[in-house]
Amino acid sequence: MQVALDQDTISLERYLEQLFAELIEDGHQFAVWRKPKSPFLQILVDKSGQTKRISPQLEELTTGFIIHPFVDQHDKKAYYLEADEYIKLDLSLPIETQLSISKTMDQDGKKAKSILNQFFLKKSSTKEALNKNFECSKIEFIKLVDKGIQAIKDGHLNKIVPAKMKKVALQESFDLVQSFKSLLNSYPNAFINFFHLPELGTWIGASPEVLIQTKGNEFYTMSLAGTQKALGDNPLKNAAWTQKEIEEQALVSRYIVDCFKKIRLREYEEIGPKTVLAGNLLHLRSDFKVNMATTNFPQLGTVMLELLHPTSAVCGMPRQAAFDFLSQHENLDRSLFAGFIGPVNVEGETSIYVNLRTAQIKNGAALLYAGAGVTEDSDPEKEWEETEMKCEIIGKHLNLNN
Ligand SMILES: C=C(O[C@H]1C=CC=C(C(=O)O)[C@@H]1O)C(=O)O
Repeated sequence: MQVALDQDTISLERYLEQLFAELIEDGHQFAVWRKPKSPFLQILVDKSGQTKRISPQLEELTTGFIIHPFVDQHDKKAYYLEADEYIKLDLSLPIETQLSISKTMDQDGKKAKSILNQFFLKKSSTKEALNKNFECSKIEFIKLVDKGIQAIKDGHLNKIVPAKMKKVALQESFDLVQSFKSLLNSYPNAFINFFHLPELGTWIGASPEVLIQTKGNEFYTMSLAGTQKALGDNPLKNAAWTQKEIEEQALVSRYIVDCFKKIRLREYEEIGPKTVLAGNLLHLRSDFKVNMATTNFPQLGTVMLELLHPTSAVCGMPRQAAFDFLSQHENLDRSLFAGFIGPVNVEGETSIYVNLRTAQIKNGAALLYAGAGVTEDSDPEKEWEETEMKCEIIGKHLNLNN
């Protein structure tokens, strides 16, 4: 369902601008998200002033929002925002009927806008210089893909997912809330997210990939891989996949099935692969469902989170060899890119997504991240183009200086 933000756009924008400006000024940590196909915008605020790190025993956690980087820290802990405040807005209804908007609300939004602009456009020369080291040129990326293909041919790997970071300056006219709204309207099937933690920074994204989801007794995960541009009037119907892409996705599915085998879980439903739309890209996706009651696996969410991350959709296969390859050859601090994020135990549901199609807003710039699944038959030039298209999914909504 496409959520239209038409008549009541003004008040929603003003509300979000003022809320974000106040929370950032007060140094609070917060996360805002809209799940795929949902009409609800959910906002969770942690006012403790402390950066909390927890062991992801999902079933035991209070309502919150989890954030884990790509790299496992030695203690395997994740960052966690606890819900001191939780707001749920129905985007299909006028905002003023759902909230008592205070009289002190800055009606034209100028003050809030200026607070946000000052915060996001200010530059810090030292940090900027550090980030520059991780920017990746086309030549460097193609060399990395070539190395990956060679490692596959030599039998060390089956699949590898090299990634890059692209840094683009924000324009003076950058408008965070407009960008966020634009993502909401453009990507109804994605997990639209924006989160800010003084210690971890500010991120905005539209993830197409569920890592794990639990609701009642149902556990869900997916294998997502293979990418092509969505073309024509009916892109889902007209898509044709190459052997390379079919294998690439099959490896991700096999990885999930291997995880189930490891814990001796035999009863699961596998549906697919089918072609799905993510922005203007198409992917192949298989869905996996387990009934946690009949299989007697009440902690399946926690167990699978530990086994799945990082999946072969963002790292490669075999997992450890692929991870070691990336540590050695990929000159990139992935930071939170390809980690996982999402609400935990919010209204009885946990929905954790792979942090893809994302950007960090920092020092007057957007750091856009993207990776591409490489197999023996990959064409390095095409893999580069794929990462460019993936960066555009967020980049084109940020009003960037190209
Ligand atoms: C690594 C990314 O996408 C993954 C998810 C879907 C398709 C992918 C691919 O075709 O390479 C990637 O495995 C990314 O968006 O940066």
